Amino acid sequence: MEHAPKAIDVTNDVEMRTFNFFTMGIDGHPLGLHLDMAIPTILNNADEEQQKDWLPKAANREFIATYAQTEMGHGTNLKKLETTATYDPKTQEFVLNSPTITSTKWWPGNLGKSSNYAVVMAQLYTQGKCHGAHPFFVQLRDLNTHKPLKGITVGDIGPKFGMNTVDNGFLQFDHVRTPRRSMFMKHAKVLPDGRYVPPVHDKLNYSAMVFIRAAIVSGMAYHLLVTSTIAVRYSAIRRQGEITPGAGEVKVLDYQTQQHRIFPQLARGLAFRLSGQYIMKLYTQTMDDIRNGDISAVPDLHALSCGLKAVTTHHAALGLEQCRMACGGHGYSQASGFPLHYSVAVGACTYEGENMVMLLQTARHLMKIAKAIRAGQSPKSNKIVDYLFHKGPPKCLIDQAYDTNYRNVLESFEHLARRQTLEVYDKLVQLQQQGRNYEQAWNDCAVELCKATRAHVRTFLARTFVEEIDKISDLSIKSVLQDLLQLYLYYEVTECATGLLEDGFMTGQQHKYAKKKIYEALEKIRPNAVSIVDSFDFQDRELHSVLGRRDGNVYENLLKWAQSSPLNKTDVLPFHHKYLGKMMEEARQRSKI
Ligand SMILES: CCCCCCCCCC/C=C\C/C=C/C(=O)SCCNC(=O)CCNC(=O)[C@H](O)C(C)(C)COP(=O)(O)OP(=O)(O)OC[C@H]1O[C@@H](n2cnc3c(N)ncnc32)[C@H](O)[C@@H]1OP(=O)(O)O
Ligand SMILES: Cc1cc2nc3c(=O)[nH]c(=O)nc-3n(C[C@H](O)[C@H](O)[C@H](O)COP(=O)(O)OP(=O)(O)OC[C@H]3O[C@@H](n4cnc5c(N)ncnc54)[C@H](O)[C@@H]3O)c2cc1C
Repeated sequence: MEHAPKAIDVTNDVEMRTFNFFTMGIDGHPLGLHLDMAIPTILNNADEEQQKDWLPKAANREFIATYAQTEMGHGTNLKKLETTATYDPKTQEFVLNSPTITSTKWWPGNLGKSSNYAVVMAQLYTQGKCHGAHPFFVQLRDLNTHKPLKGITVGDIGPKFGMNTVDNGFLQFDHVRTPRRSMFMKHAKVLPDGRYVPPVHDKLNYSAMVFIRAAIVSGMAYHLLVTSTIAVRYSAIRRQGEITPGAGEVKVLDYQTQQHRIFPQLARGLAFRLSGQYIMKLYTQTMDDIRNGDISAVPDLHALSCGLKAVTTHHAALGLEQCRMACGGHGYSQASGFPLHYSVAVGACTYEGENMVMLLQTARHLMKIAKAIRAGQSPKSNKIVDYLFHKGPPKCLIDQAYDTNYRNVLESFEHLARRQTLEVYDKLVQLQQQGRNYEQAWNDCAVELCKATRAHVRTFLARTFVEEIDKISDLSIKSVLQDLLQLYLYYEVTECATGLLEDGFMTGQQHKYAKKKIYEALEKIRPNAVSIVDSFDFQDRELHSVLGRRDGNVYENLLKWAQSSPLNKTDVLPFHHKYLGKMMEEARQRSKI
């Protein structure tokens, strides 16, 4: 090819690759899973020899690989995946098989038509024993003809809620043989004679999922900032109705309700961006530690990535919908870009770990901490959870005259997370003392466990936002961002007010104070709103939106967009006379009778 693309940067510059991933093909592209699940799997799960063989080819795009884990019958419960990989010591090969219809791999992105390789998660059997789900690097299609290899049935799963430029696919194996060394062998191994060597931590095989969960946090920030940009810009040109009778129609952005709908999404987008940077640094550091034999940070990374992924995807889905609704009828048009952004972002509530399941994973971590607290143990030096061990003020102080660096607001979030965590732990213990087994007690506390995770993640997001804004030295930028921070914090206070009022920690008067601070922040943000979103410097092609155009020429371009529709290629559609025209003619004839 004349301008062959240079090899992908597969170093751990994950921050840039993540952002590229989420911006390159907003609704997905043929290399999406190759870039951000297959390559991280090779980086973190292939041994040196395998990396030498596979990584340069992957970086050079000599093949396209996807990540085939989910099956028609199982996505969440990996222990029950049915695809098998049975080791044959005679030939030193694994035999991959899909024993049931429900074992059909189902959903993997780019599997249907683009990929010729896949990371396949299969239950590993050797010497008659199952060792659980392990990843294998398997060729699916001939590199020249692109035809499926013998024993492989593969195709696209058909149209979906969105992301229909991604060929999510299905895959079945009929006793397909693959060399022993197609098993990723950095952590677990199967020796030529079939002996199984276990990994130092049995979840290291899951690192690619952890990467995407961490990346999704920035992905959600991206979606919220993009859609807030569209909504702010459109609201700044759309005039509808008067505030002062006779003074002329106002920009809808001048309505307080419009500001209350859009600006919190802007603030959350920033908060998620800052936490997204934190979690990606933690991921990179943890992967480096693992390479040096230190797995101590694995549980913290898992717990934080699960919680952040669940909370940010849920809030992004809600926030994108608010931005859409704030743009009236034109917000409902494909021309707005909202259907595209929403259908992609909301998928992240499901993929990479369904949100309820992710919240409960973080809750497992919190319950261990609650147990240590109840046992009187002292905190580990871990800023993410240390606050749970602290006492905190008995009453809310958010309306005190001076709240340096929002310490009183942060302590309110900490209070709620601490109370929720310890109360649900105590309930777990109580139910077991009443005779329920742990698993039943866990299920009977699951809703409250999820609330504990949300409160913990809210505390993390808020603290990170405060700390990062505090580091800014440019006072003019800092002042604008502090308005968004004020809005974010007091908006979150009102969002969790039930929990703060429930035990009398916060008073009704303080809740009113929080609302006052929200309205104050809305007023301060309004004059800077367009400049704030312009500063993100999104290109019009990224926004995919006539409403969000930087030049603000919405109406002319809306008409142009409509006129470009294939439906408008002719004034009278070919089928008109055959159906509607004929129907009306016959009706007129009948009415003459
Ligand atoms: C983003 C918007 C922009 C988009 C633009 C582009 C759009 C395209 C985007 C597409 C991107 C990606 C495509 C999607 C890919 C996928 O969906 S891949 C498949 C994802 N599937 C999952 O996430 C499965 C979810 N299930 C699980 O992860 C596990 O089953 C679960 C964690 C729920 C349970 O694990 P089990 O093995 O059953 O273990 P369990 O008994 O619960 O826990 C045991 C123990 O292990 C610890 N644990 C579990 N997982 C991990 C981990 N990953 N790392 C570290 N530790 C882990 C767990 O905490 C327990 O520890 P404990 O000490 O016993 O508590
Ligand atoms: C757009 C998109 C892209 C995807 N890309 C890929 C990919 O590239 N590779 C891949 O392998 N997979 C991919 N997936 C699959 C995705 O990972 C799974 O859909 C996801 O893990 C959920 O599994 P499931 O669909 O089987 O739902 P299930 O696990 O059947 O869960 C269904 C519902 O049951 C509830 N539930 C399930 N388990 C529990 C529990 N333990 N506790 C409480 N509630 C529970 C939840 O409400 C859940 O929504 C993709 C999915 C989508 C939508």
